[in-house]
Amino acid sequence: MSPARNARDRRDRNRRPGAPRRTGRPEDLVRRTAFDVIRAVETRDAYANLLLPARLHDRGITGRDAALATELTYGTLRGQGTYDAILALCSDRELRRIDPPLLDVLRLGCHQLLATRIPAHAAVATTVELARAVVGPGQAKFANAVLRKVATRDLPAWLEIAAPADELGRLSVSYSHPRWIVSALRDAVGPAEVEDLLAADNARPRVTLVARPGRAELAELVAAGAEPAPYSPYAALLAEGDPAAVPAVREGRAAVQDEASQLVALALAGAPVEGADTRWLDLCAGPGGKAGLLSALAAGRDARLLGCDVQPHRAELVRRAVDARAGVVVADGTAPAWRPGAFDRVLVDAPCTGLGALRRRPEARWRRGPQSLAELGPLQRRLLATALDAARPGGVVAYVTCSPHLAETRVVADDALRDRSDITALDAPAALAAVTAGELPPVAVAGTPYAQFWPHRHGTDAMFLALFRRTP
Ligand SMILES: C[S@@+](CC[C@H](N)C(=O)[O-])C[C@H]1O[C@@H](n2cnc3c(N)ncnc32)[C@H](O)[C@@H]1O
Repeated sequence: MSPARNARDRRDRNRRPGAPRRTGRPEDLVRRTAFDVIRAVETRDAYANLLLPARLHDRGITGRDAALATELTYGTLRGQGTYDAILALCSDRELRRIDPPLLDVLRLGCHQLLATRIPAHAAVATTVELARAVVGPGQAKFANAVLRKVATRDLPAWLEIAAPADELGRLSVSYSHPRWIVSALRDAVGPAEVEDLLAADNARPRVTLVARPGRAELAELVAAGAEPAPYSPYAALLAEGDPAAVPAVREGRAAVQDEASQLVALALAGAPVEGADTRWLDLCAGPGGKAGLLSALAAGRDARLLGCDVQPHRAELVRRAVDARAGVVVADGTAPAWRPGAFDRVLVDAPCTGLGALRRRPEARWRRGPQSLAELGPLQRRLLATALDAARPGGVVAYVTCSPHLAETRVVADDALRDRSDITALDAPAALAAVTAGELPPVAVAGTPYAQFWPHRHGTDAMFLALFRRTP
């Protein structure tokens, strides 16, 4: 054994387990940072999109190194299902018998080998080094053996071997989505488009900004390097860079907000109501994306938005997002303090599985199982019922989810229509067309009055919208 290796192994033995190795090579810190975030996502239920920027900042990682850390973190989390199927073929140990931190290191190695331009020898060497640092020299040998096998084929060749023959299994492994999600998405979008949808879920979305009306101009965002987005008159797309570098975003006059999220709020605000139109409610407002837009629109029309959220810290985020005239309360939306019929427009953006935002939250697909639908269903129905009660006769209610799953979209809306005689459904695609700047690709849910956005069709999150009017 070389003296250098001897000395390194001695250091390894003396080092506190888990402490970052300080080799002085920036790429080691980049990989270590990606690994730390991936571990935190798994062990602490952390959100990668919140934790990663904080770690990059703390560790002084910027520029190309920050871009690499982001690619490695998001790519590994996103590709986990594919990489596990490949690792299972390359390891003589069952995956469930591999130390979880080591398994994360191997996934990170797989991503570098199969989905980046990092040369194979560098990907293996740096990943083995990472394994040595986080799980010790013994395990590093195992990592080396596994990754050398992974390096013998490229991704398409591995998929030929690793993907099961049945269609659901093939899609699940090839596009790294759990089977139950593939099945649900296929039910919602149909077999002809499901593969495009799964591919779109794996593409990194551009950052979409909203210029809050009356507080910022679209032109300001364009001047800061964004380009106008195709559908929402208030949206601009940022090619790259930190949104916080845009002055209007820093000042809270603009914000990051998906375009479909903007459009469903605009459709609610644009639906015609007769008579008074001054009291608006956002029943599930945190963290305040739609409330920020609605309150700005309300202020321009002499109306006032009340934002409500059951979680105090999320209500606080709403407070920071809304116009000064808006009110914010911490309250359980299923047991409201306001009198029935108190509002002219009501939004219920219900808690849901979030299957419509897999592009932005790569880890979300591994976090929930199909049982979460059973937990969320009753809450979604109660919140929609409160929202409908809160609207006055003639008032409008939008039921929105960031999910296309039929059980939390169409079925919830259909149940409300079946159970109540005091509501009618409005034509949601027509309401969207009325507030859209450009030509919107089809959003209609066949045979229903509802609308569904899709990442592969619209380049947005998969947001669902049902619009109702209270009848006397
Ligand atoms: C999908 S998020 C809303 C997103 C928000 N409309 C936006 O655009 O930023 C759902 C929100 O509902 C809140 N929530 C969950 N149960 C609730 C309840 N019983 N009453 C009120 N809010 C609730 C959650 O805390 C969460 O902030």
